[in-house]
Amino acid sequence: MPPVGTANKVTRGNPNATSESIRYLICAQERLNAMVASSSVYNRERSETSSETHFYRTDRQFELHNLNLQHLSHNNEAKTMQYRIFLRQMCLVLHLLPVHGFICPAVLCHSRTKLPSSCNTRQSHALYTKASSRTSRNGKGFGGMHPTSKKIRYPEIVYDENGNVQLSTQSDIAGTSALELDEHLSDDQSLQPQHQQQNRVQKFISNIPKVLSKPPLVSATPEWRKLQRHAQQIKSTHLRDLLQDPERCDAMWAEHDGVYYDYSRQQATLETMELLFDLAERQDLVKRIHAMVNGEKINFTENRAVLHTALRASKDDIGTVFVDGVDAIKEVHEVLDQIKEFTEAFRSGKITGYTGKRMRNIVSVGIGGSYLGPEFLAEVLKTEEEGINSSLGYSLRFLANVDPVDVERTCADLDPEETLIIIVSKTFTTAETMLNARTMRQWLWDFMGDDVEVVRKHVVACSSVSATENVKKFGVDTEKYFFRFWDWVGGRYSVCGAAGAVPISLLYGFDLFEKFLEGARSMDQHFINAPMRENIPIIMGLLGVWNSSFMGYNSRALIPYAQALLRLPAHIQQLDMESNGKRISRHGIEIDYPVGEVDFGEPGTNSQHSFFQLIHQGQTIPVDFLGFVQSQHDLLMDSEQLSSHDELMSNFFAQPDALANGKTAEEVRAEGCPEELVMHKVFDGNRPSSSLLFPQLSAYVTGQILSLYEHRTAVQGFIWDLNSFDQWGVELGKKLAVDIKGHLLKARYDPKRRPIDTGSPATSRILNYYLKNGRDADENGSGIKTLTSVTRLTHREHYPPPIHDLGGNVGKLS
Ligand SMILES: O=P(O)(O)OC[C@H]1O[C@](O)(CO)[C@@H](O)[C@@H]1O
Repeated sequence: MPPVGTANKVTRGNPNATSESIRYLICAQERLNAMVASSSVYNRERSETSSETHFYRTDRQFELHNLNLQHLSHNNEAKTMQYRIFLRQMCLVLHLLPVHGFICPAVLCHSRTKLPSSCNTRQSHALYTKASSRTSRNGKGFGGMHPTSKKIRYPEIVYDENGNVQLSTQSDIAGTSALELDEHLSDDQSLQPQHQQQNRVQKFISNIPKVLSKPPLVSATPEWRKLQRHAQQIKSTHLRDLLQDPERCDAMWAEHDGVYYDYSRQQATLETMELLFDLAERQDLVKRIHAMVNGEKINFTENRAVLHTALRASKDDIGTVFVDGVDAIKEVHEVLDQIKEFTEAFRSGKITGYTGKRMRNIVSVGIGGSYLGPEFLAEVLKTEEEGINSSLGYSLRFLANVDPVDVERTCADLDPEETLIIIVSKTFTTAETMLNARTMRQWLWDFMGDDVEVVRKHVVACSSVSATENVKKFGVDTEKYFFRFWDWVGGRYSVCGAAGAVPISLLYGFDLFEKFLEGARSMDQHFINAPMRENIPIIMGLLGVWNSSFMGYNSRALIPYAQALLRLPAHIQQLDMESNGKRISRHGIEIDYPVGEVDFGEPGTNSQHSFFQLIHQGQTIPVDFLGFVQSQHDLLMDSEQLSSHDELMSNFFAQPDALANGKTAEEVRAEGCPEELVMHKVFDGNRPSSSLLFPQLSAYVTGQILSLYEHRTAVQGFIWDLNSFDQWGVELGKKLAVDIKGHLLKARYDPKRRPIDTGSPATSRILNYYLKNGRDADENGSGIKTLTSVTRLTHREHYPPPIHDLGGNVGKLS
């Protein structure tokens, strides 16, 4: 029940309106919006001068004017009638529009007359007015209070964070939900349907699926529209000129804990930023961030919380975040303690392999998020001072691809007796990972026999609690060799959990992994607490939205000037593209604005000699440049004046300016370029980028970088109204692969060798081609070679000769 004051307001403010009617209207409006959004025939246009929305057919033969909730008036009888007319006309239009092409809404309300298809706007308007005045109770029709009249105070429909309808603060029934209105007005007899037609409307409305009771798309908000108009202005401004404005450049940077972010080379002004912050307010960004970090189930399609921030929360925060009554941070620290203990036992030799040998090789088997994050981190630490020392004597490899060649490349020269296999799979069902896991188990068995203890001593699992039974069935010792994570950690967000903690700690020691967590925590705190205008991930996310949805750039590059970050772009690619590569809003409506960039990248300067040609003179692709004040290993040779790191960083500083300023024809001519080459050497410039400068690439800074990009993705998803935390898009391909496997299995063992028929001629043809050529190439004709051992050669045969002379054929694989 609403507070008494609210109830009074409701009845006083809107004595003749029904809550049901309001709901009808809301449903109707949404239905229309959805229809327009999903149709190429109908179009919607918001008037620049008034708050009207016009719906019209693109062939211009028919227009529906004024179908806007803002025309709902609420304080006299005539206006209520106007409201009812709108209600009815909308319902009927909605009902009939898909069936009949050209209907005048007002006429339909009352006479159900169809307009001839040739009816123009003026005629339809005339009919509309006539019909409206015929039905007005006081006989005056709309008279002086035409729906667009400025004198009328219109309530506005707004939505709370759960998507429930509220009426805006500007209205007399502010803060009252449709449900509350129902409670207060349901016994008002004057509000009951008065004639048959209304009954019909009511019936129709009650059949509108619930899914239609959803807020409109963010693209329909005034904040979005303003940004769209603003983008037109910005497109006619050159970055070269924007960069001349000292006030602007002095304002467009932010700093946190040694991380310096310069976004002055974005095609944006201070006004752009304010408009983006307005959009963030409209989308309740801060509220949504808090909902995420506090464990609300914002991944609603899977009914899960999204708590990767809990993976790096401090012990002091135990007792602050609960999921289904379970203390999430406490659980996290239990697992971290378990990993720490296991790591110490492994690295001290307390834990040995089946044959009693010390284990020094680690093979991490996993794919997607269970591989890319840990691999990127392992690469960074390889050249980190502490990492170099702590990993001495150990090796870590990743096996991700189900391609058997990846198996061969991973373990051919390893000694199984000294190797620990980590199976990283949240679900423990991913086809590629499970086949690779079975393959590695076979590899262990091949060398040590298939005693159950072989698996218990050489295989550990990092998986979700719900997969415990499958882990056990695989043969893993679930008491000691199982490190769990939770369904509130998405695979691509799992590097801070066991997925990253186990392989990284075993190779580099737990302490170094902890530093990585600390760095991520520092950036999390900044993200959660810093005001929007100083908040680096928020600004990065908003600029991502700006570039993608308003400036029309649908790709972006990530260029770390640090070779140790060579696998960062691949990780961010999965993180972002799997998160925001969507087309349905969180309210279940198809979106009508561009979202989700194509992310790619390579370290600088390698990338400069690869795809930078396209970035400079081809398409416009916003770039993030990552640089470091100090190198992990600088080099200054006697013969050189500048260190190698300075050489590298000169490129880091030069590229953003080259992209922004470009080079004019005059400048090219001034250099004495032959006229016929001038145009080839012109650079348009006006290409946006941001620069992030960090102290030195360490475990801590890597944590900061990871957190920055995870939160950038979340911010964009929140603004775009996406669920960034599910990944249904990967399911169809998986399912079809299962079907194909079925066909292959049948065909491989079919003695009559009948061709495959999948039902799709193209698929059948290519499959049969594959089979035929595979079979023909194979000596026994079945197309399958039975392999008894996993690798062609044993690790011993692969080892280089004891003397380090690889000349001639010695040590060459046969
Ligand atoms: O950890 P799992 O369950 O094996 O999943 C591996 C990967 O597969 C996906 O589900 C889809 O490719 C990713 O999101 C995930 O990181």
